[in-house]
Amino acid sequence: MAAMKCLISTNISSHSMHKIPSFSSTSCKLMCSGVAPTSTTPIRINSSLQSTIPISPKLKQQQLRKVDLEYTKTNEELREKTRGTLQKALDPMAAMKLIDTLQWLGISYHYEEEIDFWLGKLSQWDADDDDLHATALRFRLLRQNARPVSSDVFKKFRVNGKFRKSISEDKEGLLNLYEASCLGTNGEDILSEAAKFTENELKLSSANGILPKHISRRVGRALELPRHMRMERLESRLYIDEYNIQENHSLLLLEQAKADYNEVQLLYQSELAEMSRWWKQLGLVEKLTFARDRPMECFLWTVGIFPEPKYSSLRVDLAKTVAILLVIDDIFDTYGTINELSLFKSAIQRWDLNAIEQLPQYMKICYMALYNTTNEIAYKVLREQGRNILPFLEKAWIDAIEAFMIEAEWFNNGHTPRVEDYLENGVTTSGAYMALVHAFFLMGEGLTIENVKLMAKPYPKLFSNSGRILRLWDDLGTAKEEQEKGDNASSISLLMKEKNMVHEDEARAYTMKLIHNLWKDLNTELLGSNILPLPIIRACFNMSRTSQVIYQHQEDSYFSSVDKFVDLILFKPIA
Ligand SMILES: CC(C)=CCC/C(C)=C/COP(=O)(O)OP(=O)(O)O
Repeated sequence: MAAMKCLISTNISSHSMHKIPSFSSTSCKLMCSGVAPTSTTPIRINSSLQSTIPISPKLKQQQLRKVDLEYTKTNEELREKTRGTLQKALDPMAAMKLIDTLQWLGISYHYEEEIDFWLGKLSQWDADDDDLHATALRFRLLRQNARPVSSDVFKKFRVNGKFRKSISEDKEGLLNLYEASCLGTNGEDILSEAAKFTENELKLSSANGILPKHISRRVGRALELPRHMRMERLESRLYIDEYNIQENHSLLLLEQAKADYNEVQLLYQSELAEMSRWWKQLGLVEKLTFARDRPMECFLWTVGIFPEPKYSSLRVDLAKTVAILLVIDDIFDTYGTINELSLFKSAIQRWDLNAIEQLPQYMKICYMALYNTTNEIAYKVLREQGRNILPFLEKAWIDAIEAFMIEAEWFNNGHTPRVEDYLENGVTTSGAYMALVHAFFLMGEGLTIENVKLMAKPYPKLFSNSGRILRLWDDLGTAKEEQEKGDNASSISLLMKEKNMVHEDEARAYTMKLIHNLWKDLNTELLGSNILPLPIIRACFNMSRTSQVIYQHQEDSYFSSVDKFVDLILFKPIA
């Protein structure tokens, strides 16, 4: 959130220039040289989020095509085998286990039809009365795919209103009940109770060393953070390694998952190269030297929100908007004077190039970059879908800039907002609405007259809930850095003031509770929302998951932890 403007004077030369910490930039040599990294070309990146990457597109294409061909042949064969298994007359439990494994391994997107078929069957099927594992797995698979399923299915495991102690003997079942309980909605008390019960029992079993070897790591990770809240792509990366050492793993699935991971990673690399080329050509940060230069971080966001290969061009377009958002955030947080910011806001509200005349030079450049990029995205959608989305994109940006201005005025006037007001506004300044509105149209799936109307203020609850999670994680993750750069306004410091908390830890714990409750709200929307298409609903969940990954870092600094994920997801192939 806005680092602040109390220091701001009214002319550019006296700007308090803050050099925002950036990622060291020793890597990307391969991409810079125009050679596409392949799975046999290990890349060491130390930290490359800052650099822009000029590459030779033609050479890159040739390299990719060659690797693609080799992969595609073997991969397609592997997929066919798995498809065959899914289509065979499996019993429901075997099918559920296979689907679950495919999802963990990050390859379920190849089998959407088959999985859909099974979900339909599972809706009609009842697990045995005493089969906790099957009941919980069925519940989770159905619920996470927005299929109706009642939490009453767990009533059979209770006596006198409490979960039977004896069910904790089934450790796999217990773990599955724990994971299922994380999909609970508001008012589903049985799931809140299940969460407490299973958490206690799993902790006890873990402490007493009585967990079977094959699940003890999974239990540890689940207790750290349930799977429902974890970023898909990163989980797949970690799970493939774990699956590798599991007894009875399927070599077929393992090989397929590895090949698929590496294949998709190559695709990401080519997208990142495209995004970085665009960023360099735009030249925004060369002119605005105070602004963040982190194309890779922007791209990591979009991989988190849209991991599937089919969203390739969406990832690139969305990363562009996030990159521009970061620059505008820096103008508002660290560089612009309050008068300039106000001029900028008015010019954006007009959404007219003639409006830039009265702006200082650095703002003119930023304005035109935003204007042109937005128009290009709108033009692309008009060309491909025949839909004019420019009014929606304009409005989303105007909302964002107005919210930045509100923040700037609060801090310029020494006003301390209420936490609720800060959060409400902070969702907009986080870029959540802006990103989701762009994504909704760029995906172009399941659009109707009714849901298109929702792409303006007040934005859907699903958007604001995931935006709140993003804002809270952002504040948890960057509060320290921002305080160091003179920004004492984040939900953490505001909470401490408003709730008379003495220690920052109290505010952090409180924030974690808020995030937990917001997840319940999100889950509630998953059930209630049939007006929004499932892909955008999934994107909202993924945005919340990605925020956790990007902003949660303990002993590492924010930068080194993001660097680590970039390395794993974008550069390091699985051997
Ligand atoms: C996919 C999306 C929407 C990504 C946007 C990421 C984001 C919150 C950028 C602002 O970072 P920051 O930590 O500098 O923000 P602030 O200054 O607002 O705290």
